[in-house]
This record gives sequence, C-alpha cells and structure tokens, in this order.
Amino acid sequence: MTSESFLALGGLVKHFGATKALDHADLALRAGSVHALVGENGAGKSTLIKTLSGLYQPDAGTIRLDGTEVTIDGPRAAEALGFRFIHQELNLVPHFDAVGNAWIGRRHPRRGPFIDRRAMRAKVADVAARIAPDLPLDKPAARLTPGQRQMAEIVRALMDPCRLVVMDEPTSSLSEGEAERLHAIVRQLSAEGCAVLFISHRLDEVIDLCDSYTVLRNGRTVGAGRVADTSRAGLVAMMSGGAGASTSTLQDTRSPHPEEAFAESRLEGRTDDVQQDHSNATALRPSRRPSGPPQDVEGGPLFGQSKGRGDKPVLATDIAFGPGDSRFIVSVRAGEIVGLYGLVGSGRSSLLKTIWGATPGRGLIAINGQVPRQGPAGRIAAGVAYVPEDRRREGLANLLSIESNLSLAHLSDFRAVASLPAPSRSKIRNFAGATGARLRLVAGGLDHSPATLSGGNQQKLLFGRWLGRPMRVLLVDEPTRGVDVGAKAEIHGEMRRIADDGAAILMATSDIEELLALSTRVLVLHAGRLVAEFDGPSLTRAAVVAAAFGHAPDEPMPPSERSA
Ligand SMILES: Nc1ncnc2c1ncn2[C@@H]1O[C@H](COP(=O)(O)OP(=O)(O)OP(=O)(O)O)[C@@H](O)[C@H]1O
Repeated sequence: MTSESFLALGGLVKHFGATKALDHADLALRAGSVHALVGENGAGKSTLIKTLSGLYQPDAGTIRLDGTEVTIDGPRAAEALGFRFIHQELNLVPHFDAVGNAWIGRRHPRRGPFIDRRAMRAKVADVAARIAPDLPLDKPAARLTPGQRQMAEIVRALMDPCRLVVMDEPTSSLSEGEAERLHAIVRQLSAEGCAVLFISHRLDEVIDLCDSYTVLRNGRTVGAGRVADTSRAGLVAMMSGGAGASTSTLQDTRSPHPEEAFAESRLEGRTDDVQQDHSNATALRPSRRPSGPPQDVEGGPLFGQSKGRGDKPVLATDIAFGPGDSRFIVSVRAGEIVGLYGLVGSGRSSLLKTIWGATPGRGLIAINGQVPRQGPAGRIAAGVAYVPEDRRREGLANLLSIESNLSLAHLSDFRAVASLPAPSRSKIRNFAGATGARLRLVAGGLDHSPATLSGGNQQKLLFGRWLGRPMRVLLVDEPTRGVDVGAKAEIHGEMRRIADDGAAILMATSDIEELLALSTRVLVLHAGRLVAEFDGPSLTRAAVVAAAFGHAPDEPMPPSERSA
C-alpha cells in the first residue's frame, strides 16, 4: 500500500477447480481517484471485484482498508465498508421496478404501519434525476432494456454515500450520450471523494476518464501506474504480454472457412412478391402494400440505394411491432453491414428480435424474396443467425457444455450417421476446439458449463456458435459487448468475412467507433421509429448522434448533448 492509497489488495489468489483466476494479484487505490482495471477476457477482473464485494473468499492474500486488514465475508460486510458494486451481469429482481430494487436491503420509509411508497419513489427519483432522468421508475426490471437495467443498478448503488464504487463494464450497453452522462457521474463521485474502480475494454474511455490503472493478465498484476504516463498501445501491450501474445488456453486447430456457398436466390427479392404467413400477424392490405422498393407510410421513398452487391435485398422487412404502428422498412443487400443506432430503449433490439421471430410483429419479412417460417427455427432454416444482446437470459444454455453450446446451430451437420439425429462427439469437439482457438476463448475446459466463462468469453461463445455455417442474414445485437480488444478485432474481421461471403448483416451497437468502422449504412432509431439513414459522406459521428437524440441533421443540438 502506498502512502496515499486507502485500499490495498495484496497477493490475492483464487482458484476455481484447476483454474487459477487470481494468481497473486495486487491493486492499490487512492481516495477519490478513478482507477481503471483492465485485462483481456478471462484475466481475472470480475473475480477480483467479486472478492472485494464479499461474493468470493480469496484462497490467499490480504485486503487492507486505511492500513488495517479487513475480512469481507459477504456483500453486507462490503456495503458496511462503503463499497458499492455494479456487476457486469446485472442483479435486479425482475418483477420489482427500479424503486423496489433500489430499496432492497434498506429500511423502508413508513407512514404509520404502512410502507411509504411515495417517499421511496421520491428518493429514487432524486438519485435517478442525476444520472438517468429518462429511466422508467415504475416498470418491472424484466421489462427494462439491458441499458435501463444498468442505470437502475447504478441508481441503487448511489442511494447512500459511499467510499468506493466499482463499475464492471458500465458503458458497454450505453449509447454515446448515455456513456458521457455516466462519465460525468464518475467525475462527480470522484470530486466528492468517492473512489471509482472502473473496468472497461474501451481503452479510449480509460485514457479519457481514469487517473490510474492496474493491468491483470492470467490473474496477475502485470502493470500499474498513472494513466498520464501510459498510452492505449502501452495498455494493450501489457494486457496481451507483448505483440502477438495470446492467452488462449485452447489449441489452435483452425479449420478452413465455410465449405459451401449459398445457392442462387430462389425468388426475386421484393417484399411485395411474398405473402405473409404469420398466423398471429396482420398482413398489410395489398392495396397499401407498396410496389417497387419499400416506401414509407406517407408513400415517399424512405431509404436510399444500398451499397451492397446486387440490387435485390437479401433481407427485406416492412414490419410494425409493439403498441405503436410505426413501420420498419429495412432492406439489406448481400455484402452489406447495416448499423442500427439509437439511445437505450429506442427499439433497436426489439427490431432485431422481431426479425428473428422471437417476438411477434405485423407485416412482411422476406429472406431472398421468400417468407421464412415462423419463429427462430423457421429463421434458422432460412439461413438467419442471431446474436442477442442479453447473453445470460437469451443466449446460453448453462446446463449444456461450452462445446455443445458452440455446436447448437450445427447439430444437423454433425451427425455421426446421416440417417440418425445423434451428433458425432468428435465433430462437436473439433468444431468447438477450432472456433474457440479462432476467437481466443479462455475456458477451464470445453466440457465445462458456459456459466464458468468470463463475461467476454460468453459473448465470444455466442458469436462463435454461428461461425463456419453458411449464413444469408446475420442479426447481431452488440457484437463485442464486454469483449477484449484482440477478440474484438477478430469478431470484426469475421463479420467482414461473413458479409464478403454474401450475407446481409444488420447490427445494433452502442459503440459508435464500431458502428462507424463496420457499417456500410447506418439507420438511426429514435423513440421507436426509424428517423434517419446515413451512408457515404453523410455518415458522420455528429450526424448519427444528433439523429439518435431526435435532432434533424441541421438543427443545432443543445450544449449538454454537443460533446457526444
Ligand atoms: N464461477 C466460476 N467457475 C469456474 N471458473 C470461473 C468462474 N468464474 C470465473 N472463472 C474463470 O476464471 C477466469 C477469470 O475470469 P473472470 O470472470 O474473473 O475474468 P474477467 O477478466 O472478468 O473477464 P471478462 O473481461 O471476460 O469479463 C476465467 O478463466 C474464468 O473462466
């Protein structure tokens, strides 16, 4: 512990079976500092903060607060020390709203014998007004978007004064403007004397926001110091152990790229050529159905020419969902990566889920001019792949092994005997080994549950599941959320290869760098509507962010939003 630090972790060790998640890790924090904790996926960051929060007991090592060794034997002990945590996988009670969740474990205000809901709400509204004025306080957490759930967690953490707030990837599902707002809160907390331990894979954010850093690699502290004395490249070198180093625990048995290309499209690709077959959906009446390219509700063309290969869309939609009747007219051509951008709650995830068939919608969807069968199984049969945003609830089957999870979309190709449904173990193992190596998956073993993977490695698993499989359409929601810089480049490379192989990609992301780096075109959603489209020279950061906030391109933005 340096003379200035109020909290010092020394020589922390934590095993999970044969996996050494922490291997003599050290960390020292100054009061009121914003301290970055960085490292590749699986480096031990979450394990370290779970040890600090009392969720895990270290096998060895010490935690000193103000020079005195403390034992943190549970979350209450951590809370009593003034530590607050916002974990990567959020922990709200799903059927409680933000108010109910914020008051969990606290003495509720009372009016006589009754709980004073009005006072509870007023207190939460007060805290929310500082960070998330738009957060719906009365909606059950289960119905909030992941970004809103994160805000609800932050509100809960800030209900009382604190000495330390630990944030594990807090901005990974936030849009640019929301992340800026969060950064302002972090600076405010720091100015008030509360230290912030900030975990992020967004190194630009680390450089901009943090005063000091600790780098973990394979559970060990391999670097620490002042951010002003290092650089993005310096951090990457420490994280990866130098150029070209990889911490993958899996053998690289890289397999060649997908065997077969897609057959020619079987129908002309126009939405108006197809019939709606969703029994639960109201088809648009033929007289209203636009001819030629999809038209907007007023009848004028809403979206310009795509920049993909060919002029027929691989994916074409003219759909509406939810209570509003806003139509989502989207077409994506072979080779295109179309980005969807919007604030949390703007409807981007709902749009992807409706196209994927997991939530009901009205209208038309065509894949290469054919209406896919209902539900995700019908979409998979039509060559659609989907990587969801919320991996824990929608993506992973924790009762199956990592290798089975990776192989789920391939089982019919992996049969031991063509006439029997049972898959071949060795084919599953080979595919999982090759895909894991390709994405630098860090796992104790491929036969373990995905629940034992770090957050970023779970994301790699969800993406890897679809690799090596011919795809017509890839729907992807936050493709690299929580993924480290090395694997992020790998996933971006895979997405470009998938598009080059002729697939149409529709990608929602809150990471504006990712949006601008990958997208051929960007569609912006605001309050449940498609409000703008940008491509070529019109595709700029400022234009996209302004549209996401509901501003017309030449309308000036208010000063509070200009920094985004
Ligand atoms: N409950 C668990 N059971 C078994 N292994 C675990 C468990 N939790 C973590 N691990 C393993 O410990 C190692 C460190 O994981 P941890 O979640 O701390 O990494 P991380 O640095 O937070 O990664 P990420 O950036 O992906 O979130 C990984 O190899 C992970 O698979």
